[in-house]
Amino acid sequence: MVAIKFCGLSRAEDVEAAAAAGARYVGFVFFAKSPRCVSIEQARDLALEVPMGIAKVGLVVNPSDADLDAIIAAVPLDIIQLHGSESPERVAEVKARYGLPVMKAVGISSAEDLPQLDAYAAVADQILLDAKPPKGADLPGGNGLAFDWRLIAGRDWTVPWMLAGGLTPQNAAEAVRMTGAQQVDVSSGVEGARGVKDAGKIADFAAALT
Ligand SMILES: O=C(O)c1ccccc1NCC(=O)[C@H](O)[C@H](O)COP(=O)(O)O
Repeated sequence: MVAIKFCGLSRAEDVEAAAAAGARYVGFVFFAKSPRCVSIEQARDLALEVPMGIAKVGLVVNPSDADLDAIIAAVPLDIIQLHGSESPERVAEVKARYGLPVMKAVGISSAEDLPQLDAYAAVADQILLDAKPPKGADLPGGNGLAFDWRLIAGRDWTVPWMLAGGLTPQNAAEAVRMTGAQQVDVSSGVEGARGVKDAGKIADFAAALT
């Protein structure tokens, strides 16, 4: 069974839809430029709605310790997702400082992007393989773009990994078939409008993988 992370949830009904669809993870985005950005207070309220057994992931981009201190103190997170240009050293530092598992997102657009995955796998608890954002994009993730899945066909890493980028109810099964991913992450592909999740698409996405 493929584990699904629904990312960028911002309303209680999104959490409910993700849980009903069998989510293994839900993600809350703390990045001001994102249409999915939630405040610390919103995230705390949403996190309290998440049923047991679903991991609550806090997504941050090049956060300072002060940013993380404020989030971790208020929101009962299970995993920190680093989605910026954090170095492997910074990943290790965040993991040690907070004692929480860290998932490091890495942008992929060509074979040259693959070697760094090993360096991150050596320090992170999980790695997330996402499409590299186009030059000048406002967001480092959540752009609804896929990378060439053939780049990672048959590959594996020393820690659990998650496939992300441009997944939809229509292409998710094919993506899993081509890459062998056991875990997937989706945001734009289950939205009715930019930044607004659609319960029907969330259900369709999960159904496509069962
Ligand atoms: O989703 C965002 O708005 C976002 C903002 C800043 C950094 C990362 C962001 N999303 C990262 C995710 O985990 C997405 O789920 C992943 O990039 C896949 O997104 P999509 O292609 O839209 O499914």
